[in-house]
Amino acid sequence: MVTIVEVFISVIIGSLLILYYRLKNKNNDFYKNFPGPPPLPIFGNTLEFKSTTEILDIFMKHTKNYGGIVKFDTGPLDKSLLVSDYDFLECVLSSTRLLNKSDDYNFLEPWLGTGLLTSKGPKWRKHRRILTPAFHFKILEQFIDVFESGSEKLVTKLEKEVGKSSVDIYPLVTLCTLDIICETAMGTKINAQQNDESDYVRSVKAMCRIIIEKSFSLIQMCKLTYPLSQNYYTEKDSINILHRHTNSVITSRRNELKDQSNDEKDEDNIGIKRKLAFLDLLLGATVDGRPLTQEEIREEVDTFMFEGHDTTASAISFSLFCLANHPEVQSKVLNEQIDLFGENLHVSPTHADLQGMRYLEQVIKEAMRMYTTVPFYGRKTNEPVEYKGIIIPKDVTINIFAYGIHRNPMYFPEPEKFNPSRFDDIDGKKPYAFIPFSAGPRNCIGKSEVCYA
Ligand code: HEM
Repeated sequence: MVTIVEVFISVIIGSLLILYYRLKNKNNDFYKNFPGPPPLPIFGNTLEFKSTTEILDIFMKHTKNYGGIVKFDTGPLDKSLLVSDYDFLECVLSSTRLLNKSDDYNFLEPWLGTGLLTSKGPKWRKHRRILTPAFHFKILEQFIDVFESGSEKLVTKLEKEVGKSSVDIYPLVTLCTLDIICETAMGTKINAQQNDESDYVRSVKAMCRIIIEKSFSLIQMCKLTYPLSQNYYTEKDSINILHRHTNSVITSRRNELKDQSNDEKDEDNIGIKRKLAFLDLLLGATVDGRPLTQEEIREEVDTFMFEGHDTTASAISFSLFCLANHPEVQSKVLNEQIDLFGENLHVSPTHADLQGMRYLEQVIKEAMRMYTTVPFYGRKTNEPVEYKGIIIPKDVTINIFAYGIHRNPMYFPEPEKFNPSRFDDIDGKKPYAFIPFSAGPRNCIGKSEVCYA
């Protein structure tokens, strides 16, 4: 005789199986258009991704085997696409309807909230409009002395390394970019290059590490099991320190502005015209007819601190690495500087001077092609979109594999060769083949600041 309890349990198990089957097969008609490595039951393809150092090689291997659009099973229920196909990239990146980030960005939210990098919909649109003027070259030019003093300190540190057989420049460059971004974004100095053990600097470093580690650990990914990991507690402490710091900078600048008369607002206490730091722009901005809240401002400042320092440090470090390994390129870069400034290289470059550094620009582009700072980034569809007669349904995760297309010989012949002059021929011809800053409406807002750094 079957009891009520047995019926109840059977109904629950049956419903769970139906739910599992539905979720597992969600969007299957779409995904079956694309090849991919065979998945294991339950784990899918996840067991392949054990460490951050192997991921690009694994992605490249599958791109070579399966082509520019590869399907992955990213867990028991989820699938995603890894895309380095030019036409598909153009479709996704140029679209004004495919603007939402993938779920991987949720890891950033405890620190960055929904700042520009992670926000969606109307909030993203409105904030992007407010923040864009901060990157006008006239604003950036005001900060040339900040870029200069930061890099002079870096050069002094590097001079101490001369004569050694090798030096890891990345940590040194990171402290330099942290100093620069802090002063340009918040208008305050943290002197990271003099003191890399301050609570703020330590917490930024810890968060950058934890964000990467979290995306590769099943225990840390899951909210229930995350407290079993030491990173959970380090993250909590670090975020407290970071939020407290940003909030106190915002509050004291807000009070300073309140105390100043209108005439004084543009001048600092020694009468020099004060630069309009990014924070000042946020404090003066309105959205829907109201000023931004403290939390909205903090989210944007923290987003710029995160997005602005690590990416730039990596691009600068790889550019220096390439220069160090190609002395002939190094002398061409130096000659270009001498042509512009003569033998006296201790001059402050203007925006117009930067336009004249054509070869240096090609060197940086080539370094960013070969060692793409943000090698992949994710989107998730929130409505159906058509691509070559196929409907991409809602809730599809698309990983844009910038590193993959940068190493595709169809667009970059002999892709393993460092050849800055290749940009003589290819610049602007295929805009979605060179995408270190992404492309389209959701591209990097800080792209122009990087030219100054
Ligand atoms: C070499 C340096 C840099 C590289 C390679 C880089 C790369 C990128 C990429 C690939 C994206 C798109 C990410 C995505 O779709 O999820 C992005 C977005 C963004 N970047 Fe950068 N970035 C750099 C420097 C900067 C700087 C200096 C800032 C700020 C000062 C900045 C602020 C941002 C912000 C706020 C976004 C989000 C834009 C939006 O979604 O509307 N980046 N960056």
